[in-house]
This record gives sequence, structure tokens and C-alpha cells, in this order.
Amino acid sequence: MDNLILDKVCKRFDGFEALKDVSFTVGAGQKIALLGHNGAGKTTLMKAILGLQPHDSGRIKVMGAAPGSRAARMQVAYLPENVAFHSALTGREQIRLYLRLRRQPVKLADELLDRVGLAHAAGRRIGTYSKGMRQKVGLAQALIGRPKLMILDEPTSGLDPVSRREFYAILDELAAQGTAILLSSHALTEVEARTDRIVILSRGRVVADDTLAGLREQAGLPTHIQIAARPGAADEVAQALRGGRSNGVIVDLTCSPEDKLARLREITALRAKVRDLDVVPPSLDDIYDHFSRRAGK
Ligand SMILES: Nc1ncnc2c1ncn2[C@@H]1O[C@H](COP(=O)(O)OP(=O)(O)OP(=O)(O)O)[C@@H](O)[C@H]1O
Repeated sequence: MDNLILDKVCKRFDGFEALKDVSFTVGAGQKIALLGHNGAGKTTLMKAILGLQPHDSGRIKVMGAAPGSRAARMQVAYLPENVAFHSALTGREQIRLYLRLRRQPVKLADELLDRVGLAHAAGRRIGTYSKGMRQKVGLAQALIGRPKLMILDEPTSGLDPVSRREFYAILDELAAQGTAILLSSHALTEVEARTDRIVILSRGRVVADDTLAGLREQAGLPTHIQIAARPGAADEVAQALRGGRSNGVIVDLTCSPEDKLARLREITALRAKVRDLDVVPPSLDDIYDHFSRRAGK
């Protein structure tokens, strides 16, 4: 059974279609990135999954239950984009409060804060925390009760690179235990390497849903090959490969995915004149741009 099922979900605001026939699933242990421009419908979709805002038509199932039902709420965790906490409470007090609300033992608070790297500040008031630290309190809160589905809205905004890595390590652990994760982000390079599948929303519609490799194949965008020629051989290499020069010894080529192997064979034939080469596939930024533009037409 998929932990989350979305089937032709639609939502309108005063005649404006915020979500149109949105369908995809998130299985146990899967990490899915939800990408989309400002106003694409990401938050609206998350709120519908959480049962915070009713959808108009289509079907949403959270662990087989209706969104917002007690059964669903017990198994889902949410980290909103801008987490607000009581600034006079300490991190420990805030998490204890959430634990009480979820009918969990309060003694788990320190363990949860330690897990998100906040043990050292557990006794300090949240009003003195940085944005990144508050985000970590939010993550500690979301970890309560071993959720089966985690919905994270821009979870790493405000986190420094080390904290981001730690954050994704926690998500990996949860996914390994079977939690399904849906996270929205504008940091494309970050989700590129850390999620299993990418769903792109544009104007309320799903315009792409695949692995990064699958999206690359569908988009058919060119690959760049950068060849470092041996000293004095750059002109000859550029001429033989019909490539451009980006600086003294680097020769740049662009080729379609189908031509990649043929081009690599040509380069190999020149190996006495080539010192090194890099094959640079299209980035998620390029792919995102491709699908968004296509949807806009
Ligand atoms: N309560 C509401 N009433 C009217 N329109 C709304 C409401 N909530 C959202 N919308 C509209 O629905 C569209 C989708 O908004 P949503 O907040 O889901 O986008 P988003 O993808 O989360 O954007 P962002 O990346 O900027 O957070 C927008 O055009 C927004 O103005």
C-alpha cells in the first residue's frame, strides 16, 4: 500500500484553479521532492493532504485514511515553511508540550532535541534561537510519534550547509524505517541528489513525475563535454572535434543524449592529445526550466 495516494485532486479558489487533476503516490520509504514556481500550488496541495483545507474533488488517502481524520493525523507529521513557536518557552519545554499533546512520554524531549543537534540549547528560550535553530525545533516536533508520512514545506530554508546535510541524514534514517517523505523546495541542486523522485507542479498541474534520470531522458537536453587538452594541442583537439574553446586548454562540446557515445569515441581516438575530460549532464535547474517552459506554452 502507498503511504500517500493522490488521485485527480482538484481545488478552486473563487473560480481560480489552484490544483487540477493532481495524481501521484508516495510509497513507504520514498523521498519525493515537490517543485514548482511561486503560486504553483505546493502549499495548497500540502494543506489538502493534511486535511487543513478541503479539496473540491478527487481522492486523497493518507495511510488508507481520509485527510484530517484521526487515523491520518496520528500518522502524519508536518513542518510548515515558517515555524512559529512560543518565544518564552525553552526548546525542551516546547517539545514537551508537543509530546503531551501527542500523548507521548515527555522524557523523550531531550532525545529528540539531541537528534536534531539542539541538545546544547535545550534549556534556552526559543526567543534567543536563530532561524536555523527554530527550524530544527520544528523538525524535532515533526519526529514525534514515528510518523508514516512527513510533509515538509521548504524545510531547509535558513539552515547552513552542515545543518542541511544533518537534516537529510535524519530524513534518510526515517525513510529507511519506512516513512514516506514529501518535501517542497526551491533549492534544486539540493534535492537533486537527495530524493528518489521529483514531481514538478506548474499552475496547479503535475507536469513531470519521475526519477532525475527519467526526467533527463524525457527532456532530452544536451550534455556538455569539457575536454582538457595537453599543452599545445588545444587548437588541434578543438578542430578535430568541432568544439569551442572556453579558455587556454579547455575544449567545450555540446551533444544530444543519443550522440554522447559517438562523441566519446571521437575523443578517445585523440587520447594522446587529451589530458582529462568531464561529462556534465543537464542539471535539475535545466530540467526544471524545460518542463516549466513546456507547461507554460
Ligand atoms: N485561501 C486562498 N484563497 C485564494 N487563493 C488562494 C488561497 N490559497 C492559495 N491561493 C492561490 O492558489 C495558488 C497556489 O498557492 P500556493 O500557496 O499553493 O502556492 P505555492 O506553490 O505554495 O507557492 P510558494 O512557492 O510561493 O509558496 C496561488 O495563486 C494562490 O494565490
